[in-house]
Amino acid sequence: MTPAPIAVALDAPDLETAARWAAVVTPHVSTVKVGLELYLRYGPDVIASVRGASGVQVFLDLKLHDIPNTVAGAARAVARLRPAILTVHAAGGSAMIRAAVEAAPHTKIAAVTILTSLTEADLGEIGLAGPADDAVRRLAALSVEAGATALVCSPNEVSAVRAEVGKEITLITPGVRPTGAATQDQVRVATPEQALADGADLLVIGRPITGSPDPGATAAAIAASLRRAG
Ligand SMILES: O=C(O)c1cc(=O)[nH]c(=O)n1[C@@H]1O[C@H](COP(=O)(O)O)[C@@H](O)[C@H]1O
Repeated sequence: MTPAPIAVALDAPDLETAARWAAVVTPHVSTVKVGLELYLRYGPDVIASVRGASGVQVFLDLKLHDIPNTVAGAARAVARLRPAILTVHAAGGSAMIRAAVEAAPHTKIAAVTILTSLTEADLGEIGLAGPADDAVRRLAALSVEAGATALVCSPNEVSAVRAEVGKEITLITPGVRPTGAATQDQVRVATPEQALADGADLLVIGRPITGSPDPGATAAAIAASLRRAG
């Protein structure tokens, strides 16, 4: 069976737990995501540990955000690990995004638009007053113009972003919660079925899978539900 278009966020406090989650979910999902918690604790070795024998696609979510020269150096430093996807913050601007794209030519650079944990009030506080949709579409357009081939946005904006950037760009949506699951610190959320129906290519799902009593079975159940919906 083809693995579901899900990136399981391996936000674990230790490498053993992350490698165990990766091993049990990889028959069911296309991708595992390594984020700041794991990478800052264990560094590059973490990639091989979670990739394991399955060779599952690894998404390295470092959300780089600095001046272009520094981001280029950081992207070059991790490009040798051959992650399938690497994140940068779109708010770093065009030159920064372009620097990442040029420094890691074999990795898909995904620009994070507006974090899924932010409300409209939060956006006002950081000087981006207005609907999240507007800021997300603006950042999506500039990121693609700068060479990003993937974008991260919430499922609530994914159809507007798809209309803005066309079908060649990979749209990645965190903020995904199966019906009835706790939203925790996520604000702009939707179900996996809705996110996919609205045009997402890859759903990032962490705690609803990794916090469940049986992460392998939960990943399999969500994957099956997506197949039924599709
Ligand atoms: O870039 C990301 O992956 C990301 C962007 C964003 O706007 N929101 C967001 O939640 N994420 C990541 O997606 C994952 C979501 O995890 P859960 O909330 O546990 O499903 C975390 O690893 C976040 O770091």
